[in-house]
This record gives sequence, C-alpha cells and structure tokens, in this order.
Amino acid sequence: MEIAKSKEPGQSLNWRDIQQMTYTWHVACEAMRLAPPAPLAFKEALTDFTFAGFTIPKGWKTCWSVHSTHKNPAFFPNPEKFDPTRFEGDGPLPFTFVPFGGGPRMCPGKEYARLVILVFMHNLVTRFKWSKLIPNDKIIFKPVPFPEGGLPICLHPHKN
Ligand code: HEM
Repeated sequence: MEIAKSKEPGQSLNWRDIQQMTYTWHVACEAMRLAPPAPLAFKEALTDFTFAGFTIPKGWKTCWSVHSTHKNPAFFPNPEKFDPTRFEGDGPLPFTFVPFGGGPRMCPGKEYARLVILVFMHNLVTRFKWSKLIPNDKIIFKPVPFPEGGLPICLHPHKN
C-alpha cells in the first residue's frame, strides 16, 4: 500500500514503483508456489544420471513437477500455509521455488509476467473492493490450476 498511497488518483505506476512493490510480489510468489500456473515441464536427459535412487538413461524424456517441489516441507515448512514472508530476506533456496523453471531454459517471459501481475494487483486493490461469490471456491488442477467454480467475484469501485 506504500506505493498506492504515494500516487495521485489516476497517476500511473512507473518502473521505480514496480521495483519497490516487494510485498505485493511476495504475495504473488506465494500464490504461484501453492498454485503454479505451469505445474510441470518436460526435459530430455543429456547424460545418464541418478536421482533419488533411480537411474535415468541419456535420451529419456522426463517430466519435472513444480508442484511437488513447492510442497516439499524440507524447503517450505508447513507447505499448505499461505505465508508471503517465506520470500523475505534471502527467500527460498535456489531451485526450490521454480514457477518459471530454472537454469538456461528458464521462462524468458518472467519479468514481463512480473510486471503484468504487479500492475494488475495494484489496480485491483486501489480501484476496487472485491468479494468472492463462492467463498470456498477450490483450486483444482487439470493440469493447470483452475478455480472449480470459475471464481466469480463482485467488484465495488472505491468512491474516489
Ligand atoms: C505467470 C506467468 C508464467 C509462468 C508461470 C511461466 C512458466 C514457465 C515455465 C515453468 C517454463 C518452462 C521452463 C523450463 O523448462 O525450465 C516456461 C517456459 C517458457 N515461457 Fe513462460 N511462464 C509465464 C509467462 C510467460 C510469458 C508472459 C512469456 C512470453 C511473453 C513466456 C514465454 C515462455 C517461453 C518462450 C518459454 C520456453 C523457454 C525455452 O524453452 O527456452 N512465459 N514458462
């Protein structure tokens, strides 16, 4: 809300504002941890390797799960709890929070996605009060996250 308070009504966000929206981004990250928009991705093994006692031969197609990494209690204690403070300080260990993948083929759209998400959240919060019409609408995976009831909401514009 610091950024929202510093703006005149109708004044647009600038790049410096975006860089300072740390808490908002932590909230978005925690939402993507619990419901990763891309919950799995495919890779081809370039060499033979062993993982968790399984030998994966070169050339095999593998599927890695963002979802199970994000729910691993060794990296995210009490993993079902929505807690944006997990991202404070140094945040999660490298390659444990991977909604955009990791390594050389990491999502090239990450920064653009961050920009769009932050601008959307800023405008939603500063312009509207909103409420869910289905209070306990669940997120289901088929295989991407989807609100079971379609997440209808009621938007009430702020007075000023
Ligand atoms: C919240 C939004 C987004 C999420 C969660 C997301 C997630 C991902 C993930 C998990 C991968 C696979 C990375 C890997 O295999 O290591 C990926 C790849 C990719 N993403 Fe995104 N993405 C998002 C938005 C975007 C946007 C906005 C663009 C383009 C403007 C984009 C373009 C791509 C491309 C081209 C690849 C393939 C990269 C490659 O194979 O070298 N993504 N994304």
